[in-house]
Amino acid sequence: MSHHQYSNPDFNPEKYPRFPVIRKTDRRWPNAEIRTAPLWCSVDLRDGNQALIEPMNVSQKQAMWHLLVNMGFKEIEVGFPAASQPDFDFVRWLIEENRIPDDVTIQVLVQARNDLIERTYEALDGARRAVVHVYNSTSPVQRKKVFNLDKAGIVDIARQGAAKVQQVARDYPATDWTFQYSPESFSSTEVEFAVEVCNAVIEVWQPTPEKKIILNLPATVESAMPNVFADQIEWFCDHVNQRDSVLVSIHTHNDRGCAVAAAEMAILAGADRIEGTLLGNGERTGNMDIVTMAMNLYSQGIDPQLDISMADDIISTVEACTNIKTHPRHPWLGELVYTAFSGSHQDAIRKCLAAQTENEPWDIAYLPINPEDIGRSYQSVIRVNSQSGKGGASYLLEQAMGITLPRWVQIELAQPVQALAERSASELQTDDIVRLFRHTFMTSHGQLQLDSYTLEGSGHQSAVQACLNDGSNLVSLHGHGNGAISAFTDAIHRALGVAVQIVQFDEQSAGEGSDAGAVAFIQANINGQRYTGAAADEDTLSASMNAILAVVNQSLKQQ
Ligand SMILES: CC(=O)SCCNC(=O)CCNC(=O)[C@H](O)C(C)(C)COP(=O)(O)OP(=O)(O)OC[C@H]1O[C@@H](n2cnc3c(N)ncnc32)[C@H](O)[C@@H]1OP(=O)(O)O
Ligand SMILES: CC(C)C(=O)C(=O)O
Ligand SMILES: [Mg+2]
Repeated sequence: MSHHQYSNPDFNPEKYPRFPVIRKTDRRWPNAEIRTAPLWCSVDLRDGNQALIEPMNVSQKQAMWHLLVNMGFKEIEVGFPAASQPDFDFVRWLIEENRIPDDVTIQVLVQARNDLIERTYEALDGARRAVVHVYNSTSPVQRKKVFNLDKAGIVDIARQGAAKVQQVARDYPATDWTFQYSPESFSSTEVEFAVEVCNAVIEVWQPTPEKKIILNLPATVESAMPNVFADQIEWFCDHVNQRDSVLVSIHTHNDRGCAVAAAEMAILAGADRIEGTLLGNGERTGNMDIVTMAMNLYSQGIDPQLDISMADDIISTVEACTNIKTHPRHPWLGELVYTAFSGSHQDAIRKCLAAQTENEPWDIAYLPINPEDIGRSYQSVIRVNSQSGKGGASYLLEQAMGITLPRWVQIELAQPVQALAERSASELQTDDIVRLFRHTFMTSHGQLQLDSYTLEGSGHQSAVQACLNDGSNLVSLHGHGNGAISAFTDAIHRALGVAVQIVQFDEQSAGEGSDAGAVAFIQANINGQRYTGAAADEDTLSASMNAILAVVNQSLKQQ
């Protein structure tokens, strides 16, 4: 028997060479932990915008800006003003209309080209504070095929760009400038060379611990596992000059689906700052998603320094600005990410929620955070279809009616719910379940209901005088027994000839969401058949009597 080495006979292992790893012997980041939020910089209005089919118009940019400010971003890259008039005009609008809060700094991107740098400063004229972000690519493929330059030529572009940025800044002394440099495609660049280029920029800008520069290290195209990126960052931090005068910033893309993981590991490896976008819009597969990383921190008890509580506002604004829908399973914010349809998940969630007390740490199976923290209600947590079990329907019903279903009622409810879900082949809404519960277990109009009653005596000497109403006639009955309930079943037996043998009984005062004072549940045998009934009424005794009448009505209907 012959074995093919590859699953596809055309597979060519030489086509995509493996990414080189760094042979590190002093790796420290795997033992590090994240304990505080990094500095965040949103690049929605630049990297996010440049990747859209239709770049944002003025009002979309303004909506995105307001959202970012409201969420608490302190640094926002607002565009590439030398690239297009809309980008230029948006920066002018921010400055001239005084839209930048005191504690927010705008950032703009520019290539290391003199004319573009001059135009960039024109856009920023009058800003109180700004980050000027200059970049050039440093990877072997870009050196060779795009720039046709050797390493020295690339260092020269960076040095000249940095010098120009510094020189033109002097023409605008009223602004507090911060300089940022990105060796674009850092993660595909030899780390030694990335450090060499950055050291050349440091030499030009002469930062100090008091006046730091930002060195932004992008995974422009994510091409290796996040641990490899972390090694690159740790190596960079260990070897770059004047580390105490540099903020190391990270800018990851999501080509392999690990942009957030890479950014997190880069923080472990010594980085200070993260650039990314809301929900991960950006070139190709997107930029790293700041919302996900912030929620990862939040769910570990670390203040993310960003407000994610208005999740639905974030989603609707991002969608309106990008014309890209949010996947319903998007981490943390997607419409379905706190929803359990399946029975065993619902059962566990319901039990854990019932056991959770207010002041203890959140500990709910399948729910890493309380969805209410981001504005999601219980309806989004448990949804019922044919994959669901008794817990799901019970939970929705309990929330809607403000009651707690005894286990034996849950079991009885499960069967008609399952039948309805299978019949409809779709999701059941809470209203459907409430209607089904009422129809199956409660007395409906025209059936026997308690009109009035008097109870005499107590304990073994109880006697009940009751009047029933079937919608048109009144029926009087009386009976006695060793308690109010047995006196009432005795009265029913005498008047209607129905022998009710109670098997299960539960009464409770109704909670919030119910307009009745009490609810009662009965399971009874009548003529060898088992019936389950429920009723809500002003007090527990009348609720109990009506629950008994519910099973009586069911048996009469069957006759
Ligand atoms: C990874 C990133 O996201 S980087 C940001 C990318 N964003 C954008 O490009 C969006 C906005 N850009 C634009 O609108 C345009 O690129 C402009 C207006 C800025 C410039 O347009 P053009 O002048 O046509 O130049 P273009 O961007 O095509 O670049 C080509 C030239 O610039 C050079 N170049 C490209 N990037 C850089 C850089 N960062 N620094 C210096 N030179 C650069 C190229 O080598 C090429 O040179 P050549 O003409 O001698 O071959
Ligand atoms: C401009 C740089 C930082 C960039 O967007 C990238 O390399 O992805
Ligand atoms: Mg980018």
